[in-house]
Amino acid sequence: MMIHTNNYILNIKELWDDVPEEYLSHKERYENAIKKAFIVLKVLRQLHTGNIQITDHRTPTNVYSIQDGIFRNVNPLLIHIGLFWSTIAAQASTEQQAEWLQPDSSMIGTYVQTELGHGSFIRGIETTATYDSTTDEFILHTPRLSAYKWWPGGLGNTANACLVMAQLYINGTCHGLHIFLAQIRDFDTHKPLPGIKVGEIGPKMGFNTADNGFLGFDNHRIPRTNMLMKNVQVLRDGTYVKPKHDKLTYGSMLLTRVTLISDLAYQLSKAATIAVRYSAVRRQSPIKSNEPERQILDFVSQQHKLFITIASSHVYRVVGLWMWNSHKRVTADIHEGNMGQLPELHALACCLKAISSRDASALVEQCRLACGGHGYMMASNLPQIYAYTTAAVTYEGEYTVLLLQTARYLVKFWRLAAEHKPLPQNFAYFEDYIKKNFEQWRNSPEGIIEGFKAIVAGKTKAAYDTLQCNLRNGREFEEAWNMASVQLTNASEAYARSLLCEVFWKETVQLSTKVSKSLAIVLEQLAELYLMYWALEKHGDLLLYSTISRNDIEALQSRYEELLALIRPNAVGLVDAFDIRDEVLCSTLGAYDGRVYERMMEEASKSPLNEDVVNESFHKYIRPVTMKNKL
Ligand SMILES: CC/C=C\C/C=C\C/C=C\C/C=C\C/C=C\C/C=C\CC/C=C/C(=O)SCCNC(=O)CCNC(=O)[C@H](O)C(C)(C)COP(=O)(O)OP(=O)(O)OC[C@H]1O[C@@H](n2cnc3c(N)ncnc32)[C@H](O)[C@@H]1OP(=O)(O)O
Ligand SMILES: Cc1cc2nc3c(=O)[nH]c(=O)nc-3n(C[C@H](O)[C@H](O)[C@H](O)COP(=O)(O)OP(=O)(O)OC[C@H]3O[C@@H](n4cnc5c(N)ncnc54)[C@H](O)[C@@H]3O)c2cc1C
Repeated sequence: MMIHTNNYILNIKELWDDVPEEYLSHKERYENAIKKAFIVLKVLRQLHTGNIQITDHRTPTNVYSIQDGIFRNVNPLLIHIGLFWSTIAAQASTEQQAEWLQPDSSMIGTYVQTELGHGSFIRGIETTATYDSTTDEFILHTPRLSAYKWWPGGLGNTANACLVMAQLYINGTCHGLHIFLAQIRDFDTHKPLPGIKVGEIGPKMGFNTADNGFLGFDNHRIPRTNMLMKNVQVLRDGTYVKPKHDKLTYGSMLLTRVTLISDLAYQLSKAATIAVRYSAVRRQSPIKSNEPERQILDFVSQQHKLFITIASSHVYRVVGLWMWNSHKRVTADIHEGNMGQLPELHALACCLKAISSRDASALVEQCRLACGGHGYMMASNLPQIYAYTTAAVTYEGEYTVLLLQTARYLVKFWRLAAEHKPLPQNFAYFEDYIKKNFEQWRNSPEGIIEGFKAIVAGKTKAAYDTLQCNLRNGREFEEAWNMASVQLTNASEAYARSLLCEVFWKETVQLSTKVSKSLAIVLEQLAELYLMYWALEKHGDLLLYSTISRNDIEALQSRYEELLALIRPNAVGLVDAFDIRDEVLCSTLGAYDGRVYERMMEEASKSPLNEDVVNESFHKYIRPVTMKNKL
């Protein structure tokens, strides 16, 4: 059968709710989501086996984006598809993949790493996998409460298998963290297997359809061949064959950090679409007293809140793709046994994941606030987008923890520069900074990019000097590092911003040569707006570390305001161009037809509190008090 994926899915009636899910209980929400998840999984499997074929492109990306509308929250199978499968594909041996990655497999899996006691510091993970050579098995064990796995999506009720991160012990020697496939529930009855204690962790700020769970093992045995063995092996006699790089086990985190940048671009495009369309419909107060009320999008302060969100969505789309391509390149190198580019990819992924998630959650919230009171309604969908987006600041590597990883990389290059040793080309500006080869400030995108590099150099130098000073004062390295950590994270943040500005500007200039003149103008305006916005936000840093002057800053401010005016006529067109269907956007404020007030009233009428003209609580509780002396 030939189908158009979106139309096909939109026509599956059971996927679309009559009652908005906010009115359901915690349990009902999960059950509703799981019903839909398995309808979607069936479609994906049919696509995979070729039983249905598609007439549109980019599937499963299409399915991935349309699921936002289906779930309004999170697909409980997100981790099964996004992390369980992809980790097996990346870290299991060819034989294991052939066995486990069957399209009709009974396994519904999840990725089980975090514990009650440890999330960021994964070397502290306490779950053990001890090799028993007499039976050729690993024994998975949870030694204490803090070692209980806690958080994995889909673990609470859905998964019957999981990839577990545990400390590998062979003959009393700990070989560190490794990944194991463990069945946890019976495939047929879905009852937990003996020695497994599993459940759901309860309501959260968002992700309420993801059934995040807890898991404990009581000496649970799995075959030796269930350790993921592409990069590292345990042989039958207990011989441990080391990986080529000891962080290859962390590969799934690296991949998800890279993927997330594009996902966050998509979340930003949804928030921008809602807030810009609403701002074009909403009129509130005239600008001149003798004129009619104006669209709130005409207020320059409103443009300041929203256009940066449109621009940022493009930044993260472009940079997400750039990182995806780097990841592909580095993975191919790793296959050839060359690990040389892995540290750089890790450092970039860490700071870009940290900053993209922080930007996205701040900007989604800014869009919500820009919609005034109506943005506070669940029916605007902005609260849900915020709750989803802000979680990304924490999961897959907490914000500060990741920035500190990138700081290690920056400090290494600063040390080389300080010791006048050769530097790679992309850090040549460290040497320029040390030699005080400062460029004359230019009020242009290229000038701003240079300015941001000066900030990176200046902040890395400041952090490095503090570190050295702490060391000279007799501190141990780790303690000295902790004492400098505020400055170290500042340096990483600046590094991420300079990368974002540089990659976005260069890619936009290149793209502009391939599109129509009129489109090129708008794309360059957006890119310039992004750079100007951040130059103004960071003008204090520019004053400290670059040759910018007060006059230059005033000129930047004027150009920024000019750009807002230039973008204004195209603002609605720009968000329409994100091409997000109403069924996916799920927003009374952001629908394409602009019927905001009609849709709000229609949604309000779905409230169960409007079912009865007089709610029974009036008779039970209100009337006995208010009418007490009058009856
Ligand atoms: C219907 C559906 C249809 C379709 C779906 C299709 C597609 C969907 C696909 C994808 C989905 C897209 C987006 C996802 C969207 C939403 C996600 C939803 C849910 C969220 C799921 C969340 C999951 C999780 O959170 S899993 C748990 C994550 N946990 C962490 O990230 C922990 C963070 N901590 C660490 O990573 C580490 O502890 C550490 C901080 C890195 C420190 O590690 P360690 O102590 O071991 O290291 P040291 O300090 O000793 O040494 C550091 C040393 O190692 C180098 N290093 C560290 N990590 C790496 C690495 N990964 N690679 C390379 N090198 C690494 C580091 O640079 C240091 O080197 P130097 O010593 O030289 O400095
Ligand atoms: C919605 C959601 C979904 C998730 N899904 C999964 C999943 O599917 N599978 C899974 O395994 N896990 C999952 N997680 C867990 C997630 O990966 C962790 O919560 C995350 O890695 C952060 O760890 P933590 O909670 O231990 O925070 P902590 O590390 O305890 O952080 C608390 C604070 O301490 C600070 N801090 C910690 N260490 C340092 C340090 N070295 N230096 C400076 N500051 C530090 C942090 O900056 C932060 O401010 C999920 C989490 C969420 C919220």
